[in-house]
Amino acid sequence: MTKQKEEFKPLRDDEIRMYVCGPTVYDYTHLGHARTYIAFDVIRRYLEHKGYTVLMVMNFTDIDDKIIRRANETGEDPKELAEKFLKYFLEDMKALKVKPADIYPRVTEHIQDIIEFVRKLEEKGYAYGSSDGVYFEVRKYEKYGKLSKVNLEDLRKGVRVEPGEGKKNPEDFALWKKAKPGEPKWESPWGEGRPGWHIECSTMSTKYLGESFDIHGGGNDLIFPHHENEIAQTEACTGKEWVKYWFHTGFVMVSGEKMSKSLGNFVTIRELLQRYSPEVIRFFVLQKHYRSPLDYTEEGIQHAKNNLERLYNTIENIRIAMEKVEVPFKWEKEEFELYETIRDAKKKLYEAMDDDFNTAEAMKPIFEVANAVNAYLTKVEKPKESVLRKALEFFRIISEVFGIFEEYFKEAKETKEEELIELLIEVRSALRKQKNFELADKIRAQLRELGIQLEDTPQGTIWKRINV
Ligand SMILES: Nc1ncnc2c1ncn2[C@@H]1O[C@H](COP(=O)(O)OP(=O)(O)OP(=O)(O)O)[C@@H](O)[C@H]1O
Ligand SMILES: [Zn+2]
Repeated sequence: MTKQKEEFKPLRDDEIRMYVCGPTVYDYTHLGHARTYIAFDVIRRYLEHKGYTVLMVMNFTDIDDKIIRRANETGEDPKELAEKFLKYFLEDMKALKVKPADIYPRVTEHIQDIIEFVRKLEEKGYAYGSSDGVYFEVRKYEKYGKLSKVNLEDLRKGVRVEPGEGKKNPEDFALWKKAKPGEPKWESPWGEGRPGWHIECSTMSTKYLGESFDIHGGGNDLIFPHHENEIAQTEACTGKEWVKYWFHTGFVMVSGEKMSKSLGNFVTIRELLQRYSPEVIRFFVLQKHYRSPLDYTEEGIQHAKNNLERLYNTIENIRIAMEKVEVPFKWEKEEFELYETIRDAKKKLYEAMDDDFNTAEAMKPIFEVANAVNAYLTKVEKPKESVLRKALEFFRIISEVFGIFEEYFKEAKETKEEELIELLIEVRSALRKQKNFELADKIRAQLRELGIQLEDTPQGTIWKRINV
């Protein structure tokens, strides 16, 4: 909002409430979307790493002009189309290890809340009904333009009222759209129709995060008009400052143009995942600061892959060395050198991330540690466990914040155990199908003795740990 770096002070001491504009679900997720959501994932992970409790909300636009248009093209039902791509989006985010939002409100499940919001705006004199719906009267909200810095006069000159639009002024935008024949629709005081795009975010964010919260974000293209309109609606309605900090991500670019569905120059996450691991995609994205544009090229991703592999090798080398380490009765110059590199790198890492989540800058200390570790292991015949542990701890922080190196840091024992339980559940259900209930029951009883309780539900067998 101020177009400069601000010191981050959350509204409440230990808690951060954030809202990220989610996707319009009418097509597959592409790398551009993924960049934005990975960026917010790392912002969230870092804040959590720093000890904050983060409450994160992300909406799904599951009814919209684009969805209706696509459904008409493919002959699908708009609801089913949105449902399908919503599911794919969640699958893609899971594959990319983006931590799920705490709440994923969907427009179609919040129509009443939206109607209520529009009604309040009408009551306060900011909205008016017309032949084709309800509009927000932009000139009534004096601070319009405070985020995007657009000038109302310029804006007025730049847009025109399209035929059939019932708005009073060219700059006004729709809060409620009356349904055209065959379109999905809901009852409202203004006739059957559906919400405009911007109103959903004002309604659903304030519903779950309150009238004021800390962070709101999305891609750069959302600054205007989407976020500008969201501010106008919300602040007109509540009379309070709505969002404390705005975050906008730079675009993924292809040959100088924004990667986008409409231009057809996109690569889907599904395609990319056939060629690269999720961690390579994350690492590629994080090599740039989230606000900078990111050029998508094959070489760029390949480069990220090679760099990431160098880091995997380093962690692997530490693991191997740890198996034959000496008890550290004393440290030599080499241990102190490595120790100091790690100590300084950790400081640089935090400085970079504290400076507007600069993941690009944070990469440097990571490679400094990797290089120092590799040099140490080549130089020293009997490495000391204590100093290698410091290096591992450093990489564990990176793992937690960047969402990479998962294989090296997940609790190996636990996952093996879980896999074995799943396997026994499968065997048991196969036995039950063959009507071998005696053996199936025996598996269940013996697992129970080990503190694992199985429950057969309509969705299949689930298990939980119990005290025995
Ligand atoms: N090329 C891109 N780089 C970074 N972020 C992007 C890119 N394209 C879309 N986004 C962001 O992804 C989020 C979801 O976008 P949305 O579902 O509205 O897609 P969209 O803007 O319709 O995509 P497209 O431009 O491909 O049609 C938004 O925050 C948007 O700014
Ligand atoms: Zn939004």
